[in-house]
Amino acid sequence: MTGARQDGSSRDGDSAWTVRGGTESEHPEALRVFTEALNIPLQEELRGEREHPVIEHDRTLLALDGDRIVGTAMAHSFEMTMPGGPRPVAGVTGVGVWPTYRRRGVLSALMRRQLADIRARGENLAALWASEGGIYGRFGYGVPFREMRASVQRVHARLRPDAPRDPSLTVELAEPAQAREEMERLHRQAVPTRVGQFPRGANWWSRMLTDKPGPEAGRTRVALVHGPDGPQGYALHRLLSRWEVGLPQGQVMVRELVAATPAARVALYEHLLERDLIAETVFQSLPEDDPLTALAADPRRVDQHGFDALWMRLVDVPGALSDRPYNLGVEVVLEVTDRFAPWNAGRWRLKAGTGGARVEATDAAPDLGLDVSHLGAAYLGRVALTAFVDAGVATEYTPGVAARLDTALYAPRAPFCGTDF
Ligand SMILES: CC(=O)SCCNC(=O)CCNC(=O)[C@H](O)C(C)(C)COP(=O)(O)OP(=O)(O)OC[C@H]1O[C@@H](n2cnc3c(N)ncnc32)[C@H](O)[C@@H]1OP(=O)(O)O
Repeated sequence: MTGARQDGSSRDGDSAWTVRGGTESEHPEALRVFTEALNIPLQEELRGEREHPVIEHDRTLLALDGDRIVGTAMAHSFEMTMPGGPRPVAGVTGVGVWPTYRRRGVLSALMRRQLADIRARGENLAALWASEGGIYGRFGYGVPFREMRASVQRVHARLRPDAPRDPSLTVELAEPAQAREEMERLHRQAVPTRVGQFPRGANWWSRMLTDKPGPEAGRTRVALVHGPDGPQGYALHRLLSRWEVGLPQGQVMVRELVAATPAARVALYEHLLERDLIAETVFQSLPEDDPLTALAADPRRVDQHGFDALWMRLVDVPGALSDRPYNLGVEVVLEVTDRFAPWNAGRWRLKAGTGGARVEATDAAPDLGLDVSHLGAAYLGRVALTAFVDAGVATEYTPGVAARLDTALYAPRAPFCGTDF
């Protein structure tokens, strides 16, 4: 158990680590610990934070050994599209433990404290991008969807003849600064259309559009689709030039593609796939059900690799489960285990229907026993609880109950985040 003290610090169970909130003046040292843990350059991070600050200092947690900072965990206050609409979500970030202190419970102490703080702020959900897949399951996070890296070789870069094409659309190239206002507008419009996205503030945009120094990093540019009523989509991308034995082997690296209509999307795809001197177009991150495959003349030639993007966690199980829509009526008693947020552990009766949901504590016999990380995975409606039952890590006491809950939670459109934080 975590014992809170009067100064706001806490000590984690039997461990020696004190965890307390950080201050702005401690931030450079916290960043030094974090960047050393991540093996990334401190100066670049400091410069980014100075020029386009996104850190909320009142959400920084420090783990201490005496006076020394040995671990960090931070969080952003996002308004993220969730099933049911925009919801407050803690965007966990900045997690690092000084390399000589690893595997001694520092992160465990930080996670316990952070979850309690998130709950105290009234946020039912937390999300993060994980540096490694083996870290966060034990802390109650699950993988609710995957994003796709898709690449298409130039020689196979053809869309179907019946792909929607609109001759009134034109594609123009622009510098990011010129196109920024239009990109911000189009992105704001796109945010509600897919679960997992959040509107970017000005500093998030500035960070995203700042080119990192590096020998191969081509300049970021924008392809903008113009229609009679103004821009209808954009693709943020870079061009990497390469030649091998006299043959052009360039790559188009697409960071983000946003289109307001199917025809605008097709115009962007065709522009990106058909650039001269290019051997390959790489879409670095697309939704799992992105239309690219449906539009490709030969879908097998779209080489796709899925990766886990956002991990989700129910910080408050009754709060989160009662604050989302359901496709059909379902009544189920869940027996939840949660090592790091003990207020979630126990039995919860979920009574949900198309008109709303209620969740209350109960002593009734459970229908389904599972870990809170399974609920995090299933919450966005794309990962089936049935799969965890099949795997033998969740227990179905009432036959068929997992499938019924899966149907109630199902979302037809794949979530997407697209903004790594
Ligand atoms: C949202 C983000 O910011 S993602 C960035 C995460 N940070 C990094 O990847 C930076 C490099 N790594 C680190 O700083 C540290 O190794 C951390 C933060 C991943 C782990 O910190 P530690 O203090 O070592 O974790 P802690 O000692 O509390 O470990 C708790 C448990 O997790 C396990 N664990 C910790 N890290 C990992 C890992 N990378 N892979 C698999 N298991 C892990 C431990 O073995 C331990 O298991 P146990 O409960 O069975 O004993």
